[in-house]
Amino acid sequence: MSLSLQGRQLGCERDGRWLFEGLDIDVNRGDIWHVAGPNGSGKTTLLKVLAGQFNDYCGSLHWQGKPLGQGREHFAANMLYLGHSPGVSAGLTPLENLAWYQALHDECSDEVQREAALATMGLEGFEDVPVGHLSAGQQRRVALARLNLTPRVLWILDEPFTAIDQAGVEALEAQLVAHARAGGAVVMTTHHVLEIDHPLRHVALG
Ligand SMILES: Nc1ncnc2c1ncn2[C@@H]1O[C@H](COP(=O)(O)OP(=O)(O)OP(=O)(O)O)[C@@H](O)[C@H]1O
Repeated sequence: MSLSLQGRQLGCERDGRWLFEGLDIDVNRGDIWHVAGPNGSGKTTLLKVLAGQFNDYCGSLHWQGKPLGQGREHFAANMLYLGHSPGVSAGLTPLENLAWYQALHDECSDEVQREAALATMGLEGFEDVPVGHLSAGQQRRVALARLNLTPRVLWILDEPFTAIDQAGVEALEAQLVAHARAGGAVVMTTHHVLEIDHPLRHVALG
């Protein structure tokens, strides 16, 4: 399918301070956008705006040529947003977390697929361990397993590399490139220096 998320003249003011204003962005198939900037410059805020998670902004957002408000269901069915914190429940196991996430988003549940998604993230053997007993990097990997589970064309990822070890970083970089090459798109923030074999598009804040 085609893919077009268009932001025009986006602006967001917080506590009397403009984090960004007059910002234009066009996210299309094959794009990897890197939103960069110092702490507090508004990267998370911009990603939340783009993901339809935060509505207190100026400007316009269009998905597939229509105002986001008109195509919200279609957008939600085609976009995966992973926030700054892993967003996993400590009392549930990785498998239960994925099942809960799928139920919440009306996705078909399949235990075998969930196990495979966790295995791809290096979590084989940890499927039934409460997430609160896992390391920070492993908890992040549980969240990232959704990338393998939920086929969405647009990934909006806030600091996906946080707490991930070097091998995991390389695997995730390769996964982002593969997603873009397959016709998907990625918008992400990271303080990590990206080493990817794909053109990067940039938004610099602050
Ligand atoms: N819930 C909130 N209420 C009011 N102001 C907020 C809120 N969340 C963030 N802000 C303001 O927005 C600014 C930008 O926050 P944001 O999380 O978007 O920055 P960031 O660039 O992602 O930072 P970091 O690199 O530290 O993650 C903050 O400095 C803060 O002043």
